[in-house]
Amino acid sequence: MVSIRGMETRHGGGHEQSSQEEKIFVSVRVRPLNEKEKARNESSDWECVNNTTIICKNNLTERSTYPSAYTFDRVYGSESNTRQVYEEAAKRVALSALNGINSSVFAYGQTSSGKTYTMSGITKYALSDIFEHINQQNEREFVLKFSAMEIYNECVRDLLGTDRTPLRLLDDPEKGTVVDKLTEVRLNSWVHLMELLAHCEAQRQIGETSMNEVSSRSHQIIRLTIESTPTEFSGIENGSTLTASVNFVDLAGSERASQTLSAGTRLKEGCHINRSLLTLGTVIRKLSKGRNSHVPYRDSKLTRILQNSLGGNARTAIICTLSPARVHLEQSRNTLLFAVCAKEVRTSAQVNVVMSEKAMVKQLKQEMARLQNELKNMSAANHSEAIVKEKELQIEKMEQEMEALARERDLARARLEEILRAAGVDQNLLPWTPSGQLSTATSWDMRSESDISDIVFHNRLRSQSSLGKYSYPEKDELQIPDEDPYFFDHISPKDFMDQYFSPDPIQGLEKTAQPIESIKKNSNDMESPQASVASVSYSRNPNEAHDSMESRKSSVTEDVSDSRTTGLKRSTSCSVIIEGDSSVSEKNAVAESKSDGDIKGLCRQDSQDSATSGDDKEMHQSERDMFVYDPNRTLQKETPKAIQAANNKSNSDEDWSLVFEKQRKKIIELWDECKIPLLHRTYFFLLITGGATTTILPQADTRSSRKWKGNEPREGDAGQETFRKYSATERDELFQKWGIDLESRNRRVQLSQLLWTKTDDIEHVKESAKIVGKLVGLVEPYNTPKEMLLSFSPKYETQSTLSSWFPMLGY
Ligand SMILES: Nc1ncnc2c1ncn2[C@@H]1O[C@H](COP(=O)(O)OP(=O)(O)OP(=O)(O)O)[C@@H](O)[C@H]1O
Repeated sequence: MVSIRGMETRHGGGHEQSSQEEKIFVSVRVRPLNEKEKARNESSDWECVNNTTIICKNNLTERSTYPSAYTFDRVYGSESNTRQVYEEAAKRVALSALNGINSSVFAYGQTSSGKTYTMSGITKYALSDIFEHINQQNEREFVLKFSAMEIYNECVRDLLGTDRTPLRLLDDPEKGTVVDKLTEVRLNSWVHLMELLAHCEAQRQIGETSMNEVSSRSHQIIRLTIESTPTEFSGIENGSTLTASVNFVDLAGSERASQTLSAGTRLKEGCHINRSLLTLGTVIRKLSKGRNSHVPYRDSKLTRILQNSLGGNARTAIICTLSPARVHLEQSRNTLLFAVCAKEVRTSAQVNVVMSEKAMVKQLKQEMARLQNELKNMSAANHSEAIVKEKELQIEKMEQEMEALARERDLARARLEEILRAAGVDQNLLPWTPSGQLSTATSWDMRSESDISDIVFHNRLRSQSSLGKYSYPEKDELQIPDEDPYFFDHISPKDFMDQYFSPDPIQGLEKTAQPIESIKKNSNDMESPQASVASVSYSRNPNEAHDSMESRKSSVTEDVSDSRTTGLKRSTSCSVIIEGDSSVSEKNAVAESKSDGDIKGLCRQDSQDSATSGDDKEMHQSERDMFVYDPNRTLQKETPKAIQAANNKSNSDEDWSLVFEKQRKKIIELWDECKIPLLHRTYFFLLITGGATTTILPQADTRSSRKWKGNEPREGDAGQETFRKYSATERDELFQKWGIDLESRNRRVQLSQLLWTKTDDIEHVKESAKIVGKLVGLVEPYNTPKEMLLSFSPKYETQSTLSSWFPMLGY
């Protein structure tokens, strides 16, 4: 990470954010008395004494213990109009999305207090302002996408789709909770937008209660996503894109069955509404006290979906609506109590910029030039040595950043070459010199500017229709949804691999480093089965294999804590080990033990190590449990027979192709069963070429074992080593900063284990999925591996033309 003019920038991912903590903007609006209330001679209990303070007149006469005055960012009496409420209490927040900041405006209050009345006006005013802004902007190009959903009786429904089946909520490591298969429509005009809004209005669940003839029986979320690119960079590779969504949330109102006189369906709806609002209230209350305690976002669909708007990466405005009549006094006080807590909640408004690699390199270069200039001026002005040194360090950092980009580019190229090789495409068609002939220099300065344009192969997939004779499919042809994060610029191949294939990029590797360290210390000839490690290196030159970038580590550890109580045990890891032929220059390492006694010895040493390590002492128990090693289990006992048999044969090149075919069939069956996405399959097969020396079976590999015993650090160790320098607290802080909570750390490690162990047998995978579900205590436990894997990778169910390139992927 480097800091560029106060912004945090992640290279390679091309995703830039600058964040600022701020409080939720809270306002209160009191509606006028309605005809019925007037007929009953009700009077209003509330008065706005200025534009920020509202008082309860009743308190003064009653000598109530409740507060009589409440102060908020803005308060509006019955004479106010929605335009004014929008201008002062919602506009700034709603229009933030134009600047790349996610935002939410929502209305909260009891039934019939005026939420829909207020929100429908605000939504239209905001959308109109957004359109007007876009029309006036010539310097940027905009893409608008519209979606709408409702939560009715705790089911999420698509208001634009034709299918009324409930939608699932999924956890996306980048975006947080996402609604699976929610229709997103690209807007083409204002009229189009109005049509969609009218459609949503017609679709929404509305029912008559004694308090409101048109009572909303669901929570409604209307979402507009705005992407904008500077006009000069509208070509895909050069630019940076601002992207953010604005949510307009019209909540259903809390209600008393006695007041609404509801029964049957209405009563059931009311129960769901009240329950989810109760959770929303709890979430707000907990957040108002700081983020240290557990916040039960997952207790309702509403709070899961709104998680980002409540204390997350968004700018938020809440308008609390009150019914003025005395009969509603208690409900109004509750609403104000909610508003008081909401006032204390902080969110971090972030600018979301997705940058292409080329744009990042350009920006880094400009920044370096600026710094170098500053440095020159400083030297001339005889500035202190310390300041000059600091500038020099900054420049050095920039250089490292650019080199890292160059390395990622090379890695991406290596992968693309692999894809082409697997597809039997002529390597000479590549726009760069194929592997083995590249210059070893990686600095951008040594390369021409045009060289930068082909950094990331997924950029190519999106933007280039042909390379020589070979046709790349356009994105549409690939049927990859627009929001697909894996094909966006902001995720680099390395990040992708780390996130979706290996254990948690840091935590997982770090934990698995323990046995490796023990092995280094304790054994010259053997390695522990719990430390099965597959490592693949890419290199331009076969001789450079050991020095080239490490692309992946995977470790399969054993026996999760729950197995003690459930009686379930993970079977021995099936080490997925890849020994590429030398021209492919993939190297691997297999860890395998020789005897039980040795395993126990290593295990003891392991636990001694962790007992003496300060960091490990501070490690969360749940994390530690995940890596508990069961000394009673042996590799031989639990390795499936078929694999053992194949293993015995695997030394023979003659049998290999048969074994490989068998294994491949099995894996494909398993993938089908688990609906493993095409992209995962692709990467997997990039690593397993099917060459004579490739094996997916557990076996000792003397050459790669040697790698673990050498003293020289390998490139892949660098991140791990660096990370190990941090204390547990510092690591936790880092994770927090990266938005990776403990649950997702655990889940990612477990998922990767599942992905790797899947090559054993389907029963084992099913068992693992159950254990994983229990282990991470998911609110919606996954009953089958398919369910679990789908929740992690929902977007690749569609068939794509890519599959025709790779028949071996089994699609
Ligand atoms: N500020 C206002 N000025 C005039 N009329 C209003 C105002 N606010 C609400 N109303 C009227 O009050 C009635 C109830 O309003 P609305 O349907 O917006 O309430 P709600 O809070 O959304 O209720 P529910 O939770 O039951 O859906 C409507 O007839 C609406 O027109």
